[in-house]
Amino acid sequence: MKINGVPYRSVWIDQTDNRTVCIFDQTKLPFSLVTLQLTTSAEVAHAITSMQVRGAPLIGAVAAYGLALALSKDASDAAMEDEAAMLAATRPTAINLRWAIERMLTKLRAVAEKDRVAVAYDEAGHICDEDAAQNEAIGRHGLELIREIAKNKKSGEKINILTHCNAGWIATVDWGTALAPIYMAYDEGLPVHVWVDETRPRNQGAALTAWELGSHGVPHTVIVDNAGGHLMQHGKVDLVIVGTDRVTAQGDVANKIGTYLKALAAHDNGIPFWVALPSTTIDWRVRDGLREIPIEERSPQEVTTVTGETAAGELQTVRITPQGSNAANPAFDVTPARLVTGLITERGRCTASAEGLRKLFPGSIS
Ligand SMILES: CSC[C@@H](O)[C@@H](O)C(=O)COP(=O)(O)O
Repeated sequence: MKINGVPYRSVWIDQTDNRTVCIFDQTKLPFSLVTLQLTTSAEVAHAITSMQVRGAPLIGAVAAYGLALALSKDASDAAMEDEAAMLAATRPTAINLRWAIERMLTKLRAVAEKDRVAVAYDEAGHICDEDAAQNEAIGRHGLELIREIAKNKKSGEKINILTHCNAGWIATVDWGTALAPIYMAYDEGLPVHVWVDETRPRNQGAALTAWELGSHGVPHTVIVDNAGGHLMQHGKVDLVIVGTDRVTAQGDVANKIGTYLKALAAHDNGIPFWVALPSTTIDWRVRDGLREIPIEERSPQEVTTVTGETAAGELQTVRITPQGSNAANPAFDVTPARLVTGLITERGRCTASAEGLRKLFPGSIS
């Protein structure tokens, strides 16, 4: 996608040394666009845990490059396995992370030590290219859905889409998942308007989705997380599209905390609730999302504080709760398949069910 007319991806390799991994520091957005240069696997791990990079597909891609950086220091079998395990453990819920590391290891275990660095950069590059292509395809399939909704509207009438968290291009290598169809709809002149859930505690909606949509010119309105149900009751939402960190083989969906409540409200109001994902987000090994998907618990400090920019342009974190109050911070929840209207994948749309997934990805369910 473009920033001020210049095309960017969310991760790239520095052309001057063909080694350094470059990312945008997402903890600084929307206030400033800062590029970080990562030169060690420890820096990559820190970038993932501190959420300088985030979003399931992107952390997988960046971790893959992290392994390449690790191998450029020590390409032995033992170091490779240790570093891979270290990177895979940085965040527990997004399956793309484990998927990317396993794919790298499968490739690299078959390669002589001396060739590993080159092969690792190459494979990580393929992971990035494939992610960008898959998300573009998701965009095309999701666009059809938005066109169908547009057909039932009067000419020029707004199509109101609600989204939660950030599943845009900076959560992936390019395009995004939930936002890809919205970008394409906007680009072809459909009158889309996006309700952006702020997504406490880290405000990925208010900070990142709003920044992305605004940079592209897509009309949007930031709302507090609790407003969605009210808007749905009053006919102000036509469609919900969210991303996901892990979809089970029977179609349960783990996504940013609060997604489940939006799905319940959408269900109660008869509003379509779609989940956009590349197939790398499907965990074919698990079926029951509630019992089998590990939910990341993050620091209570993310709940007891908020961070924003002062009038002087400095980032400031302030406390918003009494000193003695406890806080809990589960970062994801699971929406059962029965509340999901359908899945938008790179191969097309399907129901959120083992049957639906099997039709699109024959042979994948064990
Ligand atoms: C295409 S990104 C899909 C998901 O990773 C996204 O919806 C999400 O929940 C991101 O959570 P985050 O904690 O910001 O990494």
